Amino acid sequence: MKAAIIVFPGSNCDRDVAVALEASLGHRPLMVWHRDTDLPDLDLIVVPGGFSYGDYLRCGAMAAHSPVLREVKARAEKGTRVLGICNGFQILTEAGLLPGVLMRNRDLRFICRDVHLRVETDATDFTRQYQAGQVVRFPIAHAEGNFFADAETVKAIEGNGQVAFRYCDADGAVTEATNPNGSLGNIAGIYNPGRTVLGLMPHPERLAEDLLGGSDGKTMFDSLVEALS
Ligand SMILES: NC(=O)CC[C@H](N)C(=O)O
Repeated sequence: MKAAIIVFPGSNCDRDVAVALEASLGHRPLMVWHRDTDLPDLDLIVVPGGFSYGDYLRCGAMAAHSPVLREVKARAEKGTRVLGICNGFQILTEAGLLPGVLMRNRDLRFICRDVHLRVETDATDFTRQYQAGQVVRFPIAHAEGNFFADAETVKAIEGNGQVAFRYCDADGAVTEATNPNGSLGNIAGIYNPGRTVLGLMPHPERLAEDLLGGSDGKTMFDSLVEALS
């Protein structure tokens, strides 16, 4: 599997993803600076978390118009798998690669803690080594993770099976009490209709080895390597 990680001024999870991906892949992924538009042949592009261009205007708004994003969009349209984590998810929605928006958290605070997530489907390249309904633990660290979309879009997302993860409790129950940021339907991550693009607010790369306190995130990288190698 040939993988690249996009690096913006202000990205701060790019190296974490590189380490997590390398552990599953066996070699270091390519790091691509935001000005580069000449991408090699790739199976996976990761848009990592952080604060691209200082998150000025709105999280992800400027990165969505960066030179490299034009190329990421073109590759996504051809079917290259794209994974956007946290700020990466915000960038993908701003770029129109995923529906909806990420608004400020319900309580207007930055939230940094572990959450439980329910894996909604295992029929994707990102989740094939999980089981549908499985509860996993990933960290969140964001100020703008409150997923919102108009009623018609939500209906389409739900109807097409585009919900990837929902915030839940340790037993998988999805309630208002398990919703950290006010997201509609407790949505923590979504796919495009073809399930070739995934955006999620929680960070799989931050719990990708037992030394870090958990390895639920590693399964996502293992799934991708298995699917795309
Ligand atoms: N960890 C991140 O990627 C943070 C994303 C964004 N800067 C926010 O605070 O919402």
